[in-house]
Amino acid sequence: MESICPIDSLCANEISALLTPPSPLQVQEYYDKLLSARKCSSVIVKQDGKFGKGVYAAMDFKEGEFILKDQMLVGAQHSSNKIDCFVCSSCFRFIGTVELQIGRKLYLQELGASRSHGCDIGDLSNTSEYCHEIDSSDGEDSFMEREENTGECASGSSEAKVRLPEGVVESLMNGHMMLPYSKEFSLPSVVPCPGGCGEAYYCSTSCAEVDWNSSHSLLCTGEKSDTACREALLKFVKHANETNDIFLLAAKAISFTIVRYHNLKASHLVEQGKYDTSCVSNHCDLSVLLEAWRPISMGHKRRWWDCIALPVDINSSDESAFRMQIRDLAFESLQLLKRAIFDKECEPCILPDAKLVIYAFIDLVVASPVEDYFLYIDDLTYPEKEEADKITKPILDALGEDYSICCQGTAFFPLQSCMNHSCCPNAKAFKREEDRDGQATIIALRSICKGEEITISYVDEDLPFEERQASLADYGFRCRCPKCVEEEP
Ligand SMILES: C[S@@+](CC[C@H](N)C(=O)[O-])C[C@H]1O[C@@H](n2cnc3c(N)ncnc32)[C@H](O)[C@@H]1O
Repeated sequence: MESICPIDSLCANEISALLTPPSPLQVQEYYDKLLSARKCSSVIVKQDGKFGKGVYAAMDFKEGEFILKDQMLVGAQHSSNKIDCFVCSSCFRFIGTVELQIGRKLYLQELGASRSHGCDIGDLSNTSEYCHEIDSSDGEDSFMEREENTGECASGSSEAKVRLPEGVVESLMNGHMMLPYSKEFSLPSVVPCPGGCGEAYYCSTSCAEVDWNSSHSLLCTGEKSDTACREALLKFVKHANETNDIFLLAAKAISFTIVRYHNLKASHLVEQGKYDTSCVSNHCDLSVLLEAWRPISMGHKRRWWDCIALPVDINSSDESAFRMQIRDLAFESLQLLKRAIFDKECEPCILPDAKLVIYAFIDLVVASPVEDYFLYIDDLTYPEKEEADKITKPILDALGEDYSICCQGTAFFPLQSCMNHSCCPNAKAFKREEDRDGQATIIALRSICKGEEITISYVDEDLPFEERQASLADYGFRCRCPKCVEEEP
């Protein structure tokens, strides 16, 4: 099948350099530096040759003890989840107030129900650009929609919900209505994107700054951005939302690399005493590009279209056609992105071969304060509960069963993605009461001795042997942990 976006032969060497896995020495240096920069002395990353790299305890841990927090490198909330949860675009903490979370969701729910196009949510937060359109214009689902589309906006489901009296939703959203005991659940104030896009919001100016400097400066569609770029970006986002929102995360990874490249190049020039950058060549400096790409390359596996699990509704005899189709889809997405953020020096990392590797992406989850709020109300005793219920019960009925949806997305966690799987793991990713953002927290499931490998389970380890292996096939490997070796028939 002809590629929509053939690889530019001029960049072939650079692309091949970007796709070459880092050497064991580079991997070791990278993780030693990362752990030291994070002042994390509880673990080390090393490569023992059995399953590649792994994470090892640098001290003893007791059962239930905190091992580490892993800050994501890039992450994105699922498009469909943006309707249910209003979170910081950088750390994924819930923002605003419990009332705003509820009012906004109800508003969008109503809008979804009143429009045959599901979740086109209009101007409220401009998130319509991020939303899957359920009724695509040609009426056909793509493979990717069938495979990945969690899809329907949860809030826009056809389930009949009880409507609130007119004006209540608006009062919740604009802060005129306070719910009983909501002060117990205070959230950070909403900080809009400094570029004025109305799509990204933050929990603090520092989060806004981190996101801007990491990738959003290239992906912002605000008024300050160039009109042509803005239109190209909007087309790219629309395509991603209609096909697969993983492209939005890939765009963040590419933008992260481009921004890093220019920062690294500038600091190298300063080190060399060349303060006047106007006369510096704008040719790609491959060694700098490789350095900029390094953090992403640590999660590099195979190309996305080669390793994505075959959807259940695709016959295995159609597998190659399926892979060609998603590869072409990826090329299409990339062409759109290239128009929006084209950068001559970083061209090799915007080409499809370099972009569409899979980065050991892991689910990102943050619990909803709305759930905590209603649980709190439920736990009140008479007469406080009766009083509170008069106000909260109609709201809960209007929200329906999905009142407690958590923030969901996908992210690349550099340390968690080094943790090997075991069907008898000694640790797990676990959100404690205080873990209110998108960082991953790892907790010991039993006592762990210094030097022992820290393992987590990628699947339900209580399943029978064959079912565990079948689930792990989706991750592209056959488990050889001690439990599986023992149970192997
Ligand atoms: C998320 S990565 C873990 C880090 C990985 N070892 C590395 O070098 O990047 C998962 C990969 O590690 C290997 N792996 C992890 N646990 C394994 C196990 N129990 N049995 C066999 N291979 C395993 C597989 O190749 C799997 O695709």
